[in-house]
Amino acid sequence: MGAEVVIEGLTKSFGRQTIWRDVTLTLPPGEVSVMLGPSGTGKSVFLKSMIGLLKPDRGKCVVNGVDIVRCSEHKLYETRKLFGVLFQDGALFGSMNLYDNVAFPLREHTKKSETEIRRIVLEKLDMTGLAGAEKKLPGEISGGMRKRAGLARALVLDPEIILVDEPDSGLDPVRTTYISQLFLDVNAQSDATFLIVTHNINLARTVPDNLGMLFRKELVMFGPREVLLTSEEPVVKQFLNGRMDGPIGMSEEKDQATMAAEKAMFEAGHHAGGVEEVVGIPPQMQPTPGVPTRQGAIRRKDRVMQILHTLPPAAQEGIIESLTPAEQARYGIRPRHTVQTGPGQGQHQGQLPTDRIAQIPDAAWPSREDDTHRMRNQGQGKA
Ligand SMILES: Nc1ncnc2c1ncn2[C@@H]1O[C@H](COP(=O)(O)OP(=O)(O)OP(=O)(O)O)[C@@H](O)[C@H]1O
Repeated sequence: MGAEVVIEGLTKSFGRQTIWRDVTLTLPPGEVSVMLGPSGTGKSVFLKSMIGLLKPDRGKCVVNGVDIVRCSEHKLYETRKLFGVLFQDGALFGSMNLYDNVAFPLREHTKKSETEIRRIVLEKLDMTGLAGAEKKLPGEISGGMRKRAGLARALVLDPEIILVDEPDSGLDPVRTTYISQLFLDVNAQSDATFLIVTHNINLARTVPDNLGMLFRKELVMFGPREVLLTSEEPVVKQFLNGRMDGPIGMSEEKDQATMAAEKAMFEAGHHAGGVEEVVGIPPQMQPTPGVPTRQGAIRRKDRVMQILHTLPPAAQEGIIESLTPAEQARYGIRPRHTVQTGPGQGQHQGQLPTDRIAQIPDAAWPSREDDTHRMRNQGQGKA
């Protein structure tokens, strides 16, 4: 199983410029999380801080009991081996063919024989759809292939945590979906913990188990995907719909006067961009048929059902709707047809009343000592 990453009060500045402050969240082991944020909000800085390439000013980032913000150089070197990182451009060595690029971490960090290295490299190239491309140079292949080669290289040391920086940059929407599928397949095969930073709305809507968003130098929210996808928070709604009307402006945040002027313009009929407002929770992408079931997704279901009562009603409803009848029975969720609803009660047909939406028998749950911490982080991010 992948490692849990616990981040508490993390703050990063460059000189007098604060990039983000007081970021607190937990990446659950083996789950896929996505961090969204407008350009320049410090998503890449966040990834680099997690692996100790940048040093935060305050806070903790704890992996397997090691706080990488404060640990010794030796511990940092050892802990970094738990991470596989896919940088935006694949970060391949231009003069090495794909085989040698992918073999590089094994030759650098292990004492494995060339026979063993060959077995691992060919396995990872095959896993990422690059079998037969070993002899190609990075300059001879497409952007999508370079990203997949970067992923193959990130996988050779069997990382427990995989960090991905803007996998969609330079890729068309179809190739972006293919690489998203690959992430879910790799997650199913390895059970590694994933954090993907992106501003791609499709990816954010359909790939992760958990979603977070950075804006105004803070973590706006972090939690189960259903929380952000049903959020009424203006910045989250605006971002997920890719529209101009909302707090996010051309460079970053709009002032009140700009907001008011733009609001009048949109009310007068100016197109705010984006398609019609997208609402609701689309189904999550699944591993390719034949690939093992995602263990992270199974654990996630239990975890989310345990914190269900802490989540906003719309998110609870989305989670309950995603359960099969057998799962509803297992979690003690009452079937919808027994719910009394009617006009004038502020509910739509079939919606559970707020006070009953999360009636889950406590006895059904194994006790977990660390739940208090998780619930604190995963209800509303910085709650
Ligand atoms: N080494 C550095 N020294 C000083 N400032 C930096 C450094 N690295 C990043 N920054 C600044 O930090 C801010 C956040 O940059 P970052 O690249 O993390 O944003 P991002 O959210 O990943 O943006 P994008 O989506 O456009 O890639 C920017 O203002 C950038 O100029």
